[in-house]
Amino acid sequence: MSTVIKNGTIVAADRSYEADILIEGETIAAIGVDLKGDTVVDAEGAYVMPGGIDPHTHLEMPFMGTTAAETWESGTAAALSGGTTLVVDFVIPGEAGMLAALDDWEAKASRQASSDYSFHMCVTGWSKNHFDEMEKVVGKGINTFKHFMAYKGALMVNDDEMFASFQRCASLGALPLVHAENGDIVAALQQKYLSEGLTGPEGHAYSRPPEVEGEATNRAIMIADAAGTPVYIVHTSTEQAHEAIRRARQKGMRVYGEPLIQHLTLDESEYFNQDWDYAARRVMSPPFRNKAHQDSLWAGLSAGSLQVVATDHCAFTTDQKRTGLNDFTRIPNGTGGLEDRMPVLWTRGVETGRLTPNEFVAVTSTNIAQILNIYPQKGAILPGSDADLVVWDPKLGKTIAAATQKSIIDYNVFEGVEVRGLPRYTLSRGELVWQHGKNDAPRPGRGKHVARKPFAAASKALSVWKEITAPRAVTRSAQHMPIGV
Ligand SMILES: NC(=O)NCCC(=O)O
Ligand SMILES: [Zn+2]
Ligand SMILES: [Zn+2]
Repeated sequence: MSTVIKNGTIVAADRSYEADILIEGETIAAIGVDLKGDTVVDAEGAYVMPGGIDPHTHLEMPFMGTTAAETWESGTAAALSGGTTLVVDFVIPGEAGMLAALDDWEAKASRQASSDYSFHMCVTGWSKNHFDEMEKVVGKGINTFKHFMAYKGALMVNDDEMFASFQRCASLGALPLVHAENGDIVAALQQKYLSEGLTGPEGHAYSRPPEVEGEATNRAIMIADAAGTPVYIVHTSTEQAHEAIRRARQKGMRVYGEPLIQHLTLDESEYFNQDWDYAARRVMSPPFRNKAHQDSLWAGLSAGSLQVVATDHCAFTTDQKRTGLNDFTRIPNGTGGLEDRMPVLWTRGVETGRLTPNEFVAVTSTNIAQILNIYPQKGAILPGSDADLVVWDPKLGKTIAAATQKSIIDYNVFEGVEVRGLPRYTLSRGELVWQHGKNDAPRPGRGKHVARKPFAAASKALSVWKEITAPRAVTRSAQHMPIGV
């Protein structure tokens, strides 16, 4: 059974060109002119792009005394409807450790996912068991480990733990990821504002000023450098954090930065809304920032100092948010965006000229696949690549509304935003899984786990360089030593 996508313009990260795409089974068989297949997908007037990859989601994540309400079933269906064909979700180990948690995540995902999925593992403490388990986790196809510098008393790790874990990552060919906020300062500021009677959602933003993110980002980068590993900073939201990343990259360090679609387009004024529910629904860490920070993030994407746009989709219902009615520190942290990342980025990025269509593909798919070591299986339109493709129609539009979304959450932080540019069709491993106007049902159980091999090149390059430049004892002959001391 073959499919041919005809009459479209292929938009890859490096170029745009007109050609047909022939799909046989789950992969791309050929790219060329006048290709024939059993089924024809019409891409007239549309762009054909690699399916989006969201490198940062938390589906059904147990967090802050509750569980994120977006399920694997609803979340991955929402992703496909917005052109995202692969989600990479964070496994949070409990008492039973990393491998047991991975089994839990795999069970939930394999039963429910309509799209493909992959995992990052979180390191939330440090012991011989962590050290040992990390190798087994890498053996199961996970090459990224996330560290939280915030959430004191819960997920947070200290510098010594992070340094040990980063060294372990380096020796395993894995990439450390970091949630970079100074957790000690956040905890102190939270107590200060609460004690002053400032209990509303705006307190969340006040207790996480840009400097706490800038400081932690810089510290994480320095620790990574000392450990001899590249590092990936998740949800980069400020100029201070971006500056630290830029500076490090200029020095030759392999540091990656990931802005979220929320931080690029929504600002801190949301927390000052009169309606408590409205403001609380937007509580996430880091919080939304001002326009100057947004400009910095957009500039980073076009200049290449920031590489990736994600969502950090961690969606709680309004009822769940109300846990923090009298105490903003108890509002579950997280917002949604899986369904809207690509259309909002296209509208606010490409339609405004901030990004080219090729840059759009780079930051939503190709760069992510390269950084996560799954290129060109994912993130590419090449013979042999998985046929994860989006036929993107720049003329289709809609107004984002919770009432019509695929997500099961009772609100949408992008409510009322008018987008132009939507998937006409989404294909996942050759299968047509979304057609505009048809409201395709989820297909739980069709999504497959995407295993990711350890990194060879960057780790080897860094370890060779570290060895060449390692501190060495100076060998001194007797005649250069003090006598009689
Ligand atoms: N970002 C957020 O507020 N919630 C999800 C957990 C995290 O990534 O920090
Ligand atoms: Zn985080
Ligand atoms: Zn997150």
